[in-house]
Amino acid sequence: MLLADKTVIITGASRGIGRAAARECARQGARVVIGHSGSSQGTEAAYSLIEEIKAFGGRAIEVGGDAADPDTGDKLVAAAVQAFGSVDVFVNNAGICPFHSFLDMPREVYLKTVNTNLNGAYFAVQAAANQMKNQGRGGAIIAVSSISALVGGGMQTHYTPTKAGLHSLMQSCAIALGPYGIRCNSVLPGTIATDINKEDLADAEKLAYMTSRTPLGRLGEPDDVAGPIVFLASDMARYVTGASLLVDGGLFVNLQ
Ligand SMILES: NC(=O)C1=CN([C@@H]2O[C@H](COP(=O)(O)OP(=O)(O)OC[C@H]3O[C@@H](n4cnc5c(N)ncnc54)[C@H](O)[C@@H]3O)[C@@H](O)[C@H]2O)C=CC1
Ligand SMILES: C[C@H](O)[C@@H]1OC(=O)[C@H](O)[C@@H]1O
Repeated sequence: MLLADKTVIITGASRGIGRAAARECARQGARVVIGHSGSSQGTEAAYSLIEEIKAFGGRAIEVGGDAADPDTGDKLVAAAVQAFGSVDVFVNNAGICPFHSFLDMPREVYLKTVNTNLNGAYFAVQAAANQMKNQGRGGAIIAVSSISALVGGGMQTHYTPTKAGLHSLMQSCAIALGPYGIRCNSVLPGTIATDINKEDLADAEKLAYMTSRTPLGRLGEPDDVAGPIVFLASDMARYVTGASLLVDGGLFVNLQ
């Protein structure tokens, strides 16, 4: 098992990519902290994931908290230490993408997106890194960034900068935290069918277009991203830091 004896915190783990990653980390032997929004839906989904994980002999707890709140990272770390005694891996995954045009972008939509995807993440990464530093045995931090860190989206002018920001945060943290043996990397998913894009991809033409642009011939599924996250979390990636891994079925390189 790739993550035996490691404690992994994953934000936004009640559904989608975070849920798949949490399940796979537990399958690989990790004790998992399921971060979720704290809504009744999120709490219910987190408990159902705990049951799934328990069913195959894994261990998990849930912690509710708004990813935009700078205190949520501290809360997640404290819960992990109380339940499992350590934090070895932190996966920053929670995010939103309310598609909207640029010229009339409401300030509150812009600010909510940046606070949820990037500002809260900064402080959560800081909280996890301080715990790992104090433990004195290194660790791994992974940001779920996006192919959108590298390319734009006309309806995502508030979103793509947050994903570029996370990508850049991992690069800078790789330098800041390397001396403590803490590795920092990002995964850059392409188009993965989840709730975040359900409405957008309900447009049959858009769905067909995105699928046709993907060399592997299909959109991604949350489980497609879980493996790369586990790899970067594991000691198999012990000399990998400051890196980013596209998980996009070839979408990015498909110019023509
Ligand atoms: N689905 C896709 O095509 C891609 C997704 N991503 C990123 O992957 C991450 C996960 O998204 P998906 O699984 O696709 O979507 P999703 O909508 O299924 O999952 C998002 C998760 O974030 C949580 N979340 C949202 N706002 C929150 C808040 N304020 N506080 C706490 N939790 C909050 C949700 O509860 C949910 O668990 C996001 O950061 C997204 O930007 C990146 C590239 C592509
Ligand atoms: C939500 C979008 O479908 C998705 O999010 C990303 O980060 C990808 O670039 C896609 O645009």
